[in-house]
Amino acid sequence: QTDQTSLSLSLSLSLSLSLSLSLSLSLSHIMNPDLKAERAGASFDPKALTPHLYGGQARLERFNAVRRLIEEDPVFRVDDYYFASREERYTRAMEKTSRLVQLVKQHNLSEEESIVMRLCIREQLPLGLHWVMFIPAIKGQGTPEQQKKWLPLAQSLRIVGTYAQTEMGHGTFLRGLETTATYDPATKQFVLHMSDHGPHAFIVQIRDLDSHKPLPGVSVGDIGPKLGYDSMDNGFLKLDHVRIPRDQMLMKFAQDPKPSPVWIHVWSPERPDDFAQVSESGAYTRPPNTKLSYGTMIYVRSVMISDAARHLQAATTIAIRYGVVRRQSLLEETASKETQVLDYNSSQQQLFPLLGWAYACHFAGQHLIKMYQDLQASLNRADLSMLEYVHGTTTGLKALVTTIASEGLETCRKACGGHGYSRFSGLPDFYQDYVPACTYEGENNVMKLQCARYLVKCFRQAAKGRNLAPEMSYIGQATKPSHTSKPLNLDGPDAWLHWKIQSRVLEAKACLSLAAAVRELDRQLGSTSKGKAWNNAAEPLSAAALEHSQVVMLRLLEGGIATPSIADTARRALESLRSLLALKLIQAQAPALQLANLLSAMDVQHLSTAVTKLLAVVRRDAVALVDAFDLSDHFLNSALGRYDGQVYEALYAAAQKSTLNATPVTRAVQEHLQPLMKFSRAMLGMPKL
Ligand SMILES: CCC/C=C/C(=O)SCCNC(=O)CCNC(=O)[C@H](O)C(C)(C)COP(=O)([O-])OP(=O)([O-])OC[C@H]1O[C@@H](n2cnc3c(N)ncnc32)[C@H](O)[C@@H]1OP(=O)([O-])[O-]
Ligand SMILES: Cc1cc2nc3c(=O)[nH]c(=O)nc-3n(C[C@H](O)[C@H](O)[C@H](O)COP(=O)(O)OP(=O)(O)OC[C@H]3O[C@@H](n4cnc5c(N)ncnc54)[C@H](O)[C@@H]3O)c2cc1C
Repeated sequence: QTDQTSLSLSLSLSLSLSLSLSLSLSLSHIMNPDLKAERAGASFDPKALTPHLYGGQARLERFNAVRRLIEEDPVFRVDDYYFASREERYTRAMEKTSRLVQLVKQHNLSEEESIVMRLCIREQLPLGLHWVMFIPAIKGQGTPEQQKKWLPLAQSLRIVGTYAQTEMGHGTFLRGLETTATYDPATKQFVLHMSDHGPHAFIVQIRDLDSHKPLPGVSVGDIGPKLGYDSMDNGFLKLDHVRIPRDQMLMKFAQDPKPSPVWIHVWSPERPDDFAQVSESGAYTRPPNTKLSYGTMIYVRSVMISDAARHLQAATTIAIRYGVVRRQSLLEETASKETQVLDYNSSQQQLFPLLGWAYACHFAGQHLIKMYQDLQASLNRADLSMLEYVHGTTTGLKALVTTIASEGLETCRKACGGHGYSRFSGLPDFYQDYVPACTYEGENNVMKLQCARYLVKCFRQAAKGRNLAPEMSYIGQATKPSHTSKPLNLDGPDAWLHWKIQSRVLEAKACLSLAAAVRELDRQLGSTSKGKAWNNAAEPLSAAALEHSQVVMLRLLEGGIATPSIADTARRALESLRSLLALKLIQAQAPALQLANLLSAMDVQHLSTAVTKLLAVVRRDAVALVDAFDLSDHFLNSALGRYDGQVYEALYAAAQKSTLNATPVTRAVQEHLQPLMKFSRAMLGMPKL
């Protein structure tokens, strides 16, 4: 972030504005009768599931208390959101950031509570990168001394930072980065302008602490308008022989195999708190794994799974609530009322699997954050054994869930028909701000191939009879000949409802894909170079990565549902949702599974019957399942997704705020259309109406 303007408190501005037309404020206090009936007819009480999703009753209450601080504070109002220019959005976002920090201090909130606060704000904050990448980079990549120096400065906002890695010419190919850091032993400084040692992280001051103006040699600015992210000043940065002290290279993982007295710090497993790097005399020491400097990206990819969950939760909440309020057409000519659009099979087929993904991403997100913490702990013990597994898993999941979430947001928008196209539905803005997740932190095609690289390695190890990590051991099946397989021959549709059957088939399909990808890769390797072979086999390799990632996600969903603290009624509803998601994934692969003799024609018929039954089961609880996410009207900022279902009133009230409605006749009409019409009438005569 270029952080172009200095922080300012515009409390007077915010207090003087009227709040009366916020989409989040109740317009009528009357619950839409259809929505009311859905809630009365659900098989479980969402209020019993919500605490489980928030980590228990005490944490939910804390979350709500923090949420109230945001939603009751006028600075965070959302009524101006859809009408603001880019500059106004950016300025308001900075105002919100500043107020957020004040509130954290005023209420003495913990780090976790301040993260919750950021989650409650319906805006991308310009300082987001400071919290999500700059601070984690110092924590993950800095030596203890560097952390001691920089973390307090960053955490207290005496300095704000960003993560400037991508260049105009290189984003994916990190080894191709052209910015260089040359160490000058005479001055004990790095000159940022060549280094042949691969990517490394440096802390570079780019602005003056007082004036906030760029320092000599630094050119910095905003990159201009984007598809979304209006509130963010994503920036460009040019460094022309900028000098920084030697200890501003983040050097936690550089290891000196032969410690020498001139090194300031020497890292070794026996002395894990000491680190070596570029010595004062300029000698360079390689880290034990050159990819350790990519750790911040692993961290962000892990947290992105929870971000996908929140976006899918928001989108499905809007589309499902609207789907029961909106009535359109007659399913049967004799019907007394038009059909609720959520009763159309096509709506259910699209929306309910997305609801399943919203839950899957929720549970997977919690798991991945824990996985990253375990990785950090093992790296701190100089144990690199988890790195490959975590990289392989996070790249695949990042590619899978960001694709599902961004496509899902668009599906939800379309499921809301014409009103979904209105920004007041909330969906266009969620989409615009979410979709770059398919690109940042590793473009998804590239991430799938990284995951495939790991899978092929696992496959080759399994083929040699070596043991794999328990989570990967199912891949052993992929190395066995498939012509011996027998179809499932299930005895009826209900047999499809068992998790064991679902996971067995999903794993079998992922193994089929991986085996096919390896066959194609080996065929290519027989006739061309390694690089070209991987390139030519990209499609089956990517498919294998996605199917493996689906297996991982479904397992994590099942693991989340199986937690004892969930009430039985809610668990049953979630199990049906998981079954529906798993069966829809299997159904999409049914021809390949039949061809491989894993499913019989009757198995496929039973599968279809089971899906139809499950759609009806999930339909009953669809509203309760989205209510359980407990997303506030303030956060959704959606005329269609309101808790009370008063969608038409909200749409109408919001439209009144359009600047084009400020006068009965717009300036554009007065200045351009009226003279044109006047001229036509003068030439052709006044029409008789
Ligand atoms: C809020 C968000 C805002 C946005 C912020 C941003 O976008 S910030 C910008 C975000 N930018 C991006 O996300 C950029 C995306 N690009 C990248 O992450 C990397 O450059 C790359 C992974 C695409 C290739 O890297 P490369 O050409 O250097 O490597 P290679 O392909 O030659 O593989 C060599 C070996 O290394 C392994 N390995 C690779 N990475 C890791 C890792 N992290 N850990 C462990 N291992 C890793 C790999 O598996 C392979 O192992 P094998 O098979 O030899 O045993
Ligand atoms: C909103 C947003 C915020 C961002 N924030 C930051 C930030 O804070 N800090 C930062 O450093 N960066 C940031 N980025 C940059 C982002 O990380 C890169 O855009 C991303 O890593 C992709 O790199 P690229 O743009 O060079 O795409 P390219 O690599 O040029 O990709 C173009 C196409 O080539 C394909 N391709 C490239 N290499 C391969 C390959 N090896 N195999 C197969 N296909 C390939 C890709 O699939 C893609 O289709 C941000 C990007 C966005 C959109």
